[in-house]
Amino acid sequence: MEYLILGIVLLVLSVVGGSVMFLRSRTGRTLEAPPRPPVITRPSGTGTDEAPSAPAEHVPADVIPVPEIEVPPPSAGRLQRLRARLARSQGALGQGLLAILSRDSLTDDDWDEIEDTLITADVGVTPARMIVDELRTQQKVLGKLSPEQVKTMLREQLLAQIGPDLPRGLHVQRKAGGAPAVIMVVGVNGTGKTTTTGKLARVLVGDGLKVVLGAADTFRAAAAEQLATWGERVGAEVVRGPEGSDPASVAFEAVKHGIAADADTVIIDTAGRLHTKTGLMDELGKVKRVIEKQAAVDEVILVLDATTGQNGMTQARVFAEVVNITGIALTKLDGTAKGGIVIAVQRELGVPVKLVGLGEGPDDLAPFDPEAFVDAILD
Ligand SMILES: Nc1nc2c(ncn2[C@@H]2O[C@H](COP(=O)(O)OP(=O)(O)OP(=O)(O)O)[C@@H](O)[C@H]2O)c(=O)[nH]1
Repeated sequence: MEYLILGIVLLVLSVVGGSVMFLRSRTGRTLEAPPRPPVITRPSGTGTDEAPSAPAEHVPADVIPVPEIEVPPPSAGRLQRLRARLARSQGALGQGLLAILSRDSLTDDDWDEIEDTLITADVGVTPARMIVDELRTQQKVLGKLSPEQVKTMLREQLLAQIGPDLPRGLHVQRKAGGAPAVIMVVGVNGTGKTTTTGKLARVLVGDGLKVVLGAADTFRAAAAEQLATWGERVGAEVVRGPEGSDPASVAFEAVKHGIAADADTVIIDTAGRLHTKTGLMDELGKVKRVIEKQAAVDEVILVLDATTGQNGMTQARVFAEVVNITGIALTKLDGTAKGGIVIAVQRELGVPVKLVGLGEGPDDLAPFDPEAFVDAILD
């Protein structure tokens, strides 16, 4: 009898134990990660440069990120929105000039001070002299001016040097035949090239355009990664190749995909880390030539760091000799009081500043608007 009871107890225990283990294993299976969907930043079949795809990782289901597509603000009025930031960095220049110009009687020393203030703000020697000469003539004719008149006069002179009528619009709309507009972004690494490419994609998506990005800066793997993140946030596809692959091939695939995907604009981020002008010329020239087998390049935007002053100008000159630059994106204007670089660089290169970067935030890039810029300086 005792053996019979012991047998029954053992039987019950084994059944209960088995059930618990079954439940555990079931619980374990439900927690087991489903295969992670591949992060598609590059369309399939992008030619021989395509890297072998990474094996699917297993991650807990509850940490799989759900990509949330952001809707960035449109381009119109961006600079006005960033005006406070511009006034913060450039306001001292305007206030300094207004203070001197408002003195009772202006001596030669005062005029020299005005010229020095402009040169210190990177306006450039010749434009600074032109501004001073013009202000001086007007002041002689008009005599003692009210603060309002001083402001108006200075505003006019700064605007005249910036060139309110230069063509600053970006060619971002499809071409007549339906192919996407192609923008190449060039510049030295560290100037904010990749960031500007990503921010520009946001500006265009904000304006309702379909954008494809090409990560042709294959020199640094992180640059492609960075661009992929920018693209994912606004739903722009990013075509990229393995680190060190041929940038021209990536650019080609990006434009090809842009055409196939019926995109409005393809933006190509290029590498600038080349030590010789010949190397740079070879690479950028090749990228452009290869792109143009499929669609014309509509814009070549040179990204320039406003905080680098004369160094930046030297770089700008080299790039201008190598490629036909159609516009300048001046970054990090929030980090320098030397906003006069807008005048100097346009004069040097003969192309307009089309975009300005005013911070590290995703929407801190704005189409350049001369009037809003001067008003922020003089506020
Ligand atoms: N304050 C400020 N920082 C900026 C601006 N634009 C870019 N940056 C910062 O500049 C740094 C360099 O930017 P990147 O876009 O990585 O520069 P890059 O020229 O592409 O360099 P690589 O990625 O190495 O090719 C980053 O920390 C950006 O956040 C700007 O307008 N203002």
